[in-house]
Amino acid sequence: MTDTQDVAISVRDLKTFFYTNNRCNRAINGVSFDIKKGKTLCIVGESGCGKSVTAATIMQLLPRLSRIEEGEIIYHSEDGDIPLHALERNGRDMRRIRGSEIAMIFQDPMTALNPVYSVGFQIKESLKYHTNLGRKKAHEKAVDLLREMGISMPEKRVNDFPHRYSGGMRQRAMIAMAMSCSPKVLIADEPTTALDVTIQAQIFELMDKLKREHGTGIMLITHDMGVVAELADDVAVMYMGNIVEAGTVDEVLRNPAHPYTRALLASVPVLGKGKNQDIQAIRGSTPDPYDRPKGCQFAARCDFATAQCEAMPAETHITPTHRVMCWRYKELSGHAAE
Ligand SMILES: Nc1ncnc2c1ncn2[C@@H]1O[C@H](COP(=O)(O)OP(=O)(O)OP(=O)(O)O)[C@@H](O)[C@H]1O
Repeated sequence: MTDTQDVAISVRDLKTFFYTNNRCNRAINGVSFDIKKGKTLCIVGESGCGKSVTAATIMQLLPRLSRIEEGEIIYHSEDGDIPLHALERNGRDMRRIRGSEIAMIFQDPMTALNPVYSVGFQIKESLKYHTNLGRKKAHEKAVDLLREMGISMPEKRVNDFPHRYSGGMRQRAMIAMAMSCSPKVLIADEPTTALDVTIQAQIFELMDKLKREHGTGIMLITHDMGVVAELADDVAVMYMGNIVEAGTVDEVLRNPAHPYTRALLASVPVLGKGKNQDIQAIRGSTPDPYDRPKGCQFAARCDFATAQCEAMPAETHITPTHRVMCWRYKELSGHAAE
């Protein structure tokens, strides 16, 4: 994998399970990846594959009835490595890191914005908590942040309550709040799904700017391969709690090795691939997470499954950066393993 000095967060063999009615859902079943400084890692996959739980695990925002079962999440901070998996969910260390070092934005901005306080008040509170700026400086910084996020008349808008903002503006305000303490890592969970295409493009442009100008490491969760093509440096494809394929965006989009990645790519139009694309839905549906098949989780939906797929495929490196979990990837895609 990458040299740790380029890595903001490294996740290794992470397992997060849910327990309900004495049954266990292995929601994250042993995943490893790096969020690199100044790069965007896109986590992609269908609904229920574990994208949000991965984000919640890193942020220690897991719901009740779930817990980190195994593995490591190491935050490579300026002051040394911090094992996030070992911190108390709501302990002082985790609360300090959350927001000031690692920030998160959500699909619904109202998850992060409080309707009873002005947007400016909330940004200033975050600044007061995480920095030692005085009141006047915090106010100026809040206005600057809103301006940087493309909100017009920020001197006036800073005093407005969230309900006075449009959907796109709320999303920007949430990013402004997330960025208020110059976090080293931004975790974005489908931040533009509810927005129209123009606003979506503007938000992505903002995120790209953060990456370029502030060196922020971004983990962007999406189910949209078009977004991946546009924004990702690296891609991890998830299916039923595993990363079934990962690599640079070129490796994964140009040379997909896993039948699931290929099916995902065939199921959506991809930017830059022209108008006459053959769009095909992925057949079947994901298995019951509480009653999983043995072996490859995708086998029942895969056109290429054989008896061998009844055993869990090992992870194979095709290149130092491109890896896949499929018994048949070589014969299917003409890839040669290292
Ligand atoms: N609060 C919860 N209680 C019980 N199970 C949950 C909870 N949240 C997630 N899960 C389970 O964890 C697994 C992973 O879900 P997760 O929300 O991470 O998927 P996702 O890829 O983010 O999907 P989506 O795109 O729909 O948000 C699923 O099997 C889901 O049912």
